[in-house]
Amino acid sequence: MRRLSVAGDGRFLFVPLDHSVSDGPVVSQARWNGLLRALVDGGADAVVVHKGRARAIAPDILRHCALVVHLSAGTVHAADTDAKVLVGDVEEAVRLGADAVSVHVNLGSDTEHRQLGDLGTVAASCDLWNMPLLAMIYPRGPRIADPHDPALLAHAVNIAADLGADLVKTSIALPMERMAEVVNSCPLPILAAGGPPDGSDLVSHGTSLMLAGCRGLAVGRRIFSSPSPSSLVARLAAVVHAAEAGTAPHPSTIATGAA
Ligand SMILES: O=C(CO)COP(=O)(O)O
Ligand SMILES: N[C@@H](CC=O)C(=O)O
Repeated sequence: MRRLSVAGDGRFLFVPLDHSVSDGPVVSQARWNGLLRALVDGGADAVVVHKGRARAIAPDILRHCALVVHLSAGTVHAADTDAKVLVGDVEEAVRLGADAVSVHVNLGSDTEHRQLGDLGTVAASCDLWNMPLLAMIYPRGPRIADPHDPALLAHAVNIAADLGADLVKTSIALPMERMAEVVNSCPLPILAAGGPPDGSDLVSHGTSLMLAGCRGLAVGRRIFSSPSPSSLVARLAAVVHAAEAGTAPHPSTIATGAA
């Protein structure tokens, strides 16, 4: 867990690059290691990739940034785009030198039962190997009316805690101040996924989430499609890690409206 927060403050700026499985290539092969270097230079704590892609990362890059190997897959072309299957295991991640693994669960999807089973199975394996486990868990599926409902998000993140994850990445609550309720419901550090739904300023979005008590951010597209990923990562890293320095109020002051 210590290796997942390069700054050592228990706060996390992760850059998921698993979109190459779900949506298609993140950047051209020629730009791949340049992108990774930009993320490291900017101060990303970890990147999230699938097992084969991990082998395409120049080894020197991983001396400065943690590697999270994503074990779930599903694509936008599937009959059920909310379905995820396991495509790797913890032993493979250990052989790749991973610092953590991640598993995706869509709460409310038609295949929720299998995804929960996969999370439980991977958690048991993580326990055997002392491998940190990140659960990416979202209310997403035909029975989910509002994926930003704070009560649903609190349910989702607590499933991650109950099934043995060490960290949880989930969608934001709306209105965003209500993310504090999600944070306060759960014993695990919460990383808020993605950028602002309305495309507004990513750095102020990240600041609000850290003020609401999130322990980190997991931002993919907005970073890897930026003309300057390194400087954007640096600005986000400042927001994430400044919170430790005491510049952000304690989440309870947000929840009560004080300060
Ligand atoms: O967590 C994510 C993917 O795993 C979020 O990615 P985006 O920032 O691209 O929405
Ligand atoms: N983990 C994501 C992929 C990237 O956005 C998902 O499957 O939803």
